[in-house]
Amino acid sequence: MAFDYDLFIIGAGPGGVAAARQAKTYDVRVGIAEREAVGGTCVNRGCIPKKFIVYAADFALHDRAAASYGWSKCDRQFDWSYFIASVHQQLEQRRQSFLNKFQQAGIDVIRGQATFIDPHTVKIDGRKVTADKIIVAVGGKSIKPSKIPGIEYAITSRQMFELPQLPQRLAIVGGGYIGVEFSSMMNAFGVEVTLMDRDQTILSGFDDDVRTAVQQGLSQRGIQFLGNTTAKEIKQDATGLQVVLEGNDPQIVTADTVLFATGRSPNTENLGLENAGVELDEKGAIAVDAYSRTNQAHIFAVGDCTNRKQLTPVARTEGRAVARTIFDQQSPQIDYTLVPTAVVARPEAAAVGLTEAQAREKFGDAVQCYRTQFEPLFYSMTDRSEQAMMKLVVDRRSDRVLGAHMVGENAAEIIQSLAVAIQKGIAKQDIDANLGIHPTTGEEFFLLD
Ligand SMILES: Cc1cc2nc3c(=O)[nH]c(=O)nc-3n(C[C@H](O)[C@H](O)[C@H](O)COP(=O)(O)OP(=O)(O)OC[C@H]3O[C@@H](n4cnc5c(N)ncnc54)[C@H](O)[C@@H]3O)c2cc1C
Ligand SMILES: NC(=O)c1ccc[n+]([C@@H]2O[C@H](COP(=O)([O-])OP(=O)(O)OC[C@H]3O[C@@H](n4cnc5c(N)ncnc54)[C@H](O)[C@@H]3O)[C@@H](O)[C@H]2O)c1
Repeated sequence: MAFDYDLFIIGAGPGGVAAARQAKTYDVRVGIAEREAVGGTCVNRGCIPKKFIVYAADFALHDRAAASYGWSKCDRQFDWSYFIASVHQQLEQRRQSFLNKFQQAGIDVIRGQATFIDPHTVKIDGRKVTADKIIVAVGGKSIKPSKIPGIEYAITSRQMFELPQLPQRLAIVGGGYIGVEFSSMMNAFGVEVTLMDRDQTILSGFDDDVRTAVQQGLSQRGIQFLGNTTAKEIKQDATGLQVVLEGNDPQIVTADTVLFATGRSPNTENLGLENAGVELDEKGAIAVDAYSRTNQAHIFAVGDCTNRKQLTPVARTEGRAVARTIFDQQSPQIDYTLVPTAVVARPEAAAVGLTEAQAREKFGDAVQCYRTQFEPLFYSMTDRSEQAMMKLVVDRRSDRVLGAHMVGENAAEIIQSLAVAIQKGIAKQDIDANLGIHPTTGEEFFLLD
């Protein structure tokens, strides 16, 4: 059968874009459908606008420290509406650049909602295309629990990038990546933040020392954290939104904005997966094998629509790997235990590899941890108390470093480099044998004993 495309991709987020670009290097016919903005969650309502807000918020934090370094105080105001409009202009340039690159590469972009008609046919707003191979890269969306009375008053991270003005009081339900990052950014702008999680501590999945250090750092900045707590109702009255809590400390928190950041779910509805015979897993994500192949041999799924790690580099790597599997007879597999990650909060957290708890489960008493906590040089000159935390998890028998964890300034940049070494199987004695760069925070990883 003659197909319109050798490869058709549904979704132009990081996973879909990476797959399209890689596939094009094999000189095959590639098409991609996108129902919203090219670039997906990451570019339009995730990593990139988030990082711009972090940069904006950092000015406020540095401004506070500047007086200790001899700078006179000045009365500067932050204009959120000017700033967020500039962010959206910047994002528009990025979208345009994506489209230009698609055009230059000869990748067809078809705008609209794509739905499977049969295993080889996809309909995009009335237009039908056929393809030999198909990659589903439809990503995910932030969800709000439907059963909470008044949930319509709450927003998700998507609307945080569209706020017409900053709230005075913000309540955040969910202390994962999104809740922690927004609590930190909004606090820097002077917003009164209450963060809550059904768990006792924020950032589940991270090493306990990271969780504690970030939580302490947020508290020191004035963010109120309520553990073992959730919202059971939201009511509106003349003073604002009343969030009725359930848990350790049942009370009512009054806020102007309520953000739900309790996880994201895959965009698998209205996709006609049943017409293609593609199966979902128990969580509603597309079920795939180690090569991102679905139960249909010619259909693959990558990124946040599968139940793996919801991170841009993961989606990109999966996308590229599938294109190589299809067109290059290479089948690269990804080691999900060694994916570096960061929480872009203040304090920042970053990690790669096993947490202490995961390592102990696997290697028992053979696990040895090296940990330090100290005040970074920058803060010794200021009246703010700030601590950095660094930790290496090591298998004592082989001396192999199993994980690295850090909280503090530039944690993401420092862990990024260490991740390469850990992936290559570096031993603790190799780290000890290396010289640090003085005076930096990162050099402390080379001085752990
Ligand atoms: C607030 C926030 C901050 C984040 N920060 C970071 C970060 O700092 N670092 C990091 O690594 N990750 C971050 N992430 C996660 C990251 O954005 C995602 O892991 C990544 O975007 C997943 O890429 P993807 O290609 O799988 O899906 P997406 O980026 O979601 O792209 C999927 C695309 O498919 C389109 N689509 C869906 N259904 C259809 C259909 N039927 N037809 C046509 N098109 C369709 C969507 O419109 C979308 O454009 C963040 C996420 C959020 C929400
Ligand atoms: N810097 C980054 O790389 C980055 C930033 C943002 C998002 N992301 C990705 O997006 C994903 C989704 O982010 P997220 O923060 O929405 O989810 P998450 O899974 O990181 O955290 C959700 C948090 O909500 C809590 N929770 C769940 N239900 C609750 C309830 N009813 N009441 C109170 N607390 C509740 C959980 O205990 C958890 O701590 C992340 O897992 C991550 O993969 C990455």
